[in-house]
Amino acid sequence: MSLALADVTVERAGRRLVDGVSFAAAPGRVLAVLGPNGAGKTTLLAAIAGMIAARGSVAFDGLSCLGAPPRALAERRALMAQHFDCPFGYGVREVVALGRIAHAGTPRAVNDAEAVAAGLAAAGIGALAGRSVPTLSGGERQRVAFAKAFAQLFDRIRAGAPHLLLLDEPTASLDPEHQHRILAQARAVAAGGGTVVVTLHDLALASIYADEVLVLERGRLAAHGPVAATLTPGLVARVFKVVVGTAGAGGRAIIHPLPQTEAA
Ligand SMILES: Nc1ncnc2c1ncn2[C@@H]1O[C@H](COP(=O)(O)OP(=O)(O)OP(=O)(O)O)[C@@H](O)[C@H]1O
Repeated sequence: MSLALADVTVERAGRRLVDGVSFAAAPGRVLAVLGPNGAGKTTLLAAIAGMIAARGSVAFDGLSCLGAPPRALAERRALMAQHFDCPFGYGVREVVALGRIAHAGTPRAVNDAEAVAAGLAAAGIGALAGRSVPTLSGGERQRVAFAKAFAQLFDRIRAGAPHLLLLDEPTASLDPEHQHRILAQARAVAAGGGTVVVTLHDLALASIYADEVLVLERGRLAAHGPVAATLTPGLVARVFKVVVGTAGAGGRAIIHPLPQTEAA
């Protein structure tokens, strides 16, 4: 079951933050949403998640996500937000368990402990499980947020049932090892039948881990398609104002920065 957006538009204070965006994303694939600061990536993800008011339509797994009951949404899609604030002294395990709230009172609640353990393992934070979240570093907190999203979708991930994982700049605070770990986990979720949409600024990571890219420019869809065919040096220079090269590795065309003065 695909994720399908038709003419999704978000307006705030008379400005179109997302402007008529339409696309489909298939299960088993990772879609990277790219774009300069302020292009509308976070707003688009929040609209897909059904968390903000938007026009148009967003459909996933037979559900119309705009205005759907929160519990129905939470069963099948999880959003890892860009910023994860935890002002109170909650423990890591407790915060990851918050991902299970949508399953309370359902037969799935029997999976809660296993789901939390799986989330902690996926994010590589088992050793932090007993820590208080406000004492964690920024990157450690970001991994807690990934674990919570993973625990939320655990039942469907395990069953191979349709699930949508939305990750908003999940690697922004992570060291290189954990950037790759989290994006490898995202690929594993997709390989298990999930649909993964991830916003990224790092074009190299996008070219390594995404199957497709969608480029936003001032709220509009500037390009969408397979990574190598879409993320060309010309497109990158026009939209991102940087000069990049590509190098083949592992059967993929990896985007890498070039010295800007030399290449200009
Ligand atoms: N509630 C709001 N009211 C008015 N403008 C908003 C609101 N939320 C976001 N914006 C504006 O909408 C635009 C898109 O914001 P958004 O956070 O979606 O961008 P982004 O592509 O995720 O950016 P970044 O890469 O910097 O995280 C920005 O210009 C932002 O200032």
